[in-house]
Amino acid sequence: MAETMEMPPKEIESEDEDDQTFENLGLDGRLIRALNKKKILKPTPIQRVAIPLILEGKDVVARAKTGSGKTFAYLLPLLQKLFSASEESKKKLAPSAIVLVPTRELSQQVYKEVRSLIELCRVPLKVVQLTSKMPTSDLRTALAGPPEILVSTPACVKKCLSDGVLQPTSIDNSLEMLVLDEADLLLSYGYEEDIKALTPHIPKRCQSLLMSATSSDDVEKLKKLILHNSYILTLPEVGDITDEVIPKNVEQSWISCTARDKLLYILALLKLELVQKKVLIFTNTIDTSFRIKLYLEKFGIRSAVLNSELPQNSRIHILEEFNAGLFDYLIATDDSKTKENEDNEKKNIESRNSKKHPKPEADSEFGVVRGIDFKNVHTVLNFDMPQSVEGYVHRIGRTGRAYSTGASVSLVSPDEMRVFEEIKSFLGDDEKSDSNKLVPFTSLTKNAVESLRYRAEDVAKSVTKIAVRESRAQDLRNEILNSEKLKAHFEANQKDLDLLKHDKVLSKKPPAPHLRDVPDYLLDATTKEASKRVKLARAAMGNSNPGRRHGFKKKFKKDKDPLKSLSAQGPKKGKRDRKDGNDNHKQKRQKT
Ligand SMILES: Nc1ncnc2c1ncn2[C@@H]1O[C@H](COP(=O)(O)OP(=O)(O)OP(=O)(O)O)[C@@H](O)[C@H]1O
Repeated sequence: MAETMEMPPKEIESEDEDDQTFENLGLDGRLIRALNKKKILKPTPIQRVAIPLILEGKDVVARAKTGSGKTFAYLLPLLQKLFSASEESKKKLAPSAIVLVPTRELSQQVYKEVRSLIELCRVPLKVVQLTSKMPTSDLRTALAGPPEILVSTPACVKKCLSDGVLQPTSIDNSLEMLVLDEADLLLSYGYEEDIKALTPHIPKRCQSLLMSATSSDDVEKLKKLILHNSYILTLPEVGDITDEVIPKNVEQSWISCTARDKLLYILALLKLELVQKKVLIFTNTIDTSFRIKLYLEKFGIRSAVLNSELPQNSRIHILEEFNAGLFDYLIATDDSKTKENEDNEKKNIESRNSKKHPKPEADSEFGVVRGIDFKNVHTVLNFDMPQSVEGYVHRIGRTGRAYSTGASVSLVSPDEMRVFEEIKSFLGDDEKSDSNKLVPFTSLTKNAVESLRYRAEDVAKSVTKIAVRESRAQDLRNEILNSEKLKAHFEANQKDLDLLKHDKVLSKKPPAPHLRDVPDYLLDATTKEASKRVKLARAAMGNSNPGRRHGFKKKFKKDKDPLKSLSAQGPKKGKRDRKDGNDNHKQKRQKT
């Protein structure tokens, strides 16, 4: 029977944060040097507590807020243990460590982090990232050796077991560490049966780690399924209950408006520069994201969209570009699956299902929000409110990561009041100044909004359903074509990240000058002042260089520019590529 020991917050608090170093935690010098190269100098609270316990061999259930550094909290001790065991692991027939995550995006993210640490430490460890879309022969090749670390989803591990690529006895003999990252999400992504296929083969000596941002019945269920050892240490974060999940350094605000006025409000927030860049905008449906993109374009604001129907290469590339700072606005469609969303998506797919258009299918393992480490997002904008408190927590957690600050603005229409009230009551109404609170957004006055109304409504009318549908289909076609070429190009040129412009303009006409620039006389004193504050803050953060794009273009070598050879609509290549693209899409819906 597993014994649970809650670590009292006081014990964590009593450590003087500034005195804590990675050296104090007993971390290997190579890892510390690798971290320093990444400019990571002192451990976060969860790392301070989790690393020594994991090094001691304890099973750990770590629950800590989003962006608190949970990935390094388990990766660093995991690698350290494998450093000392690298000779022994050569005799093994299966990986020594398996890291399971709910989505392919996350698996890619964790894999890259492990690889980079291994490279910086110059140790002979091998890590592979597998997806269940890979043919059995490729899985077999990747696992031959075997690698010391496997990063994957539970569905893929089950596939490896059922295809005989991984032998239960080999796992039993080899597995030393099992990590369930984003454990609170694994079951909701439908992996229960996949995990159950693995559990009988996990040896008793295997150290298991469960990392999660929120606590839930699912985490409890997983604890019972996975953990064998006699100590389970649950590590709550310092502070009150809400601080456990939403970082204190995120200012949360909201605006009450009708559903119809949301476009007007988002325009006002972005055009009047009342929110700090980079901005991640969340919608609940893909059509809404295209509607916003087209609408903002008319005012000269470029953005990119990210959603589950895009090919995987494009999604990864969009994330990489956004993280590299190549564009400032990303409109992401949340991966929350409500019946209504699914029905809407189905209808849209059917209506676009003609010979002219490729068949988009949502990728069931796509995860925009959950656990993805978007870099330097300052503002999260909820255009649509999330479906649940949990969704809200994960969305807001894309900003204020590690030691950075962030802000969120939620646009709340009357029919979203129920979930809004739930979120508010979860956050608590207490008046403590440092507690998480959702406060009205005051930088935008009614006058400023009204001054934009006339032109905003005029433009909104021009963004028709047909225009949205066509843009969505066009964008998807382009991404499918580019995705294939990107894949080939990146195989040859691993370092070229900034090749395709995902924030490209979809409408054919450039924005009209009177829409692109807001005349000064339209702004009132409060809004002007708020906008000035945002600009000053941006300048102070060294983030005010509008010429970034040009600098990038100058550096860009023509002969390396795949856009010279990548033509999304090239008439000759189009046919063949479209076929490829469709094939690519036929594979969708299968689990990773
Ligand atoms: N000790 C540290 N100092 C500074 N930055 C850090 C430190 N540890 C991790 N980071 C950075 O903080 C960011 C967030 O880390 P990570 O993705 O591990 O958070 P998380 O707790 O897993 O969040 P989520 O629950 O949203 O997945 C990453 O960019 C990571 O590189």
